[in-house]
Amino acid sequence: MGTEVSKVKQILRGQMRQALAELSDQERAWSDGELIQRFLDHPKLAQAQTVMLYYGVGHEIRTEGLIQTLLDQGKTVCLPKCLPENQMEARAITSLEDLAPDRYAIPAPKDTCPVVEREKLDLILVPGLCFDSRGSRLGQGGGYYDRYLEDYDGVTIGLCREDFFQVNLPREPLDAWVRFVLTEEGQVWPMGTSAK
Ligand SMILES: Nc1nc2c(c(=O)[nH]1)N(C=O)[C@@H](CNc1ccc(C(=O)N[C@@H](CCC(=O)O)C(=O)O)cc1)CN2
Ligand SMILES: Nc1ncnc2c1ncn2[C@@H]1O[C@H](COP(=O)(O)OP(=O)(O)OP(=O)(O)O)[C@@H](O)[C@H]1O
Repeated sequence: MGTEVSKVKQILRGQMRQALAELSDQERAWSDGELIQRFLDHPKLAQAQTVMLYYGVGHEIRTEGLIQTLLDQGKTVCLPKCLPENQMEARAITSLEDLAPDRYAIPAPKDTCPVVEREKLDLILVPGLCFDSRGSRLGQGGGYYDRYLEDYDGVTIGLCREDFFQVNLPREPLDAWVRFVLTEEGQVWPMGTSAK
């Protein structure tokens, strides 16, 4: 808090939000479709039975269709639920009707949905305003995912609109990495390697 890097991130966050807001509906719809298809085609998703997605709102990638598709495929689909002190947990849903707006107006699992331990999650789709070539991300500024992903051992994937992809985002020591970044054009991280 209050470090130079966190100030730079805050400014960058504002710029990214503004640029994302300026995208036309057509650009957004095209890019959402491509990104979701890349994710659906990803071999790590095929291997995963229990996945944590997020419910995209505002300038984020629309994930409602993706959530339904993975439910229809018989996967165990979890979404994040915010807890006090910027903590988060995963809860499994069986339909989009299991969701209700949380304190940020983001649809989140109702209290009747079962909590799924983090260690049971094969794959986490991580939200972010943008990602960089090393798999670093710029989130919404709550630090929820940084805390949640600390020491997480499974597969993490970020979807990033190509025009927002960064070479080197400013990083703080606690910032979480993702293993794979997918853009509309393909997988840009990890560059041609076969990271787990
Ligand atoms: N779709 C989605 N769900 C998600 C996340 C996400 O990024 N996307 N989260 C990922 O963490 C968690 C919610 N995190 C959030 C963190 C901050 C704000 C927020 O409104 N922030 C303030 C400014 C905060 C700041 O910059 O200091 C704002 O935007 O006005 C909203 C959600 C859990 N669910
Ligand atoms: N593991 C952690 N333990 C304690 N504090 C943390 C941890 N990770 C991040 N923080 C703190 O949380 C605050 C927000 O972090 P940051 O700006 O990286 O959020 P973000 O990754 O953009 O947000 P989000 O994950 O909610 O999308 C910072 O003050 C950071 O120091």
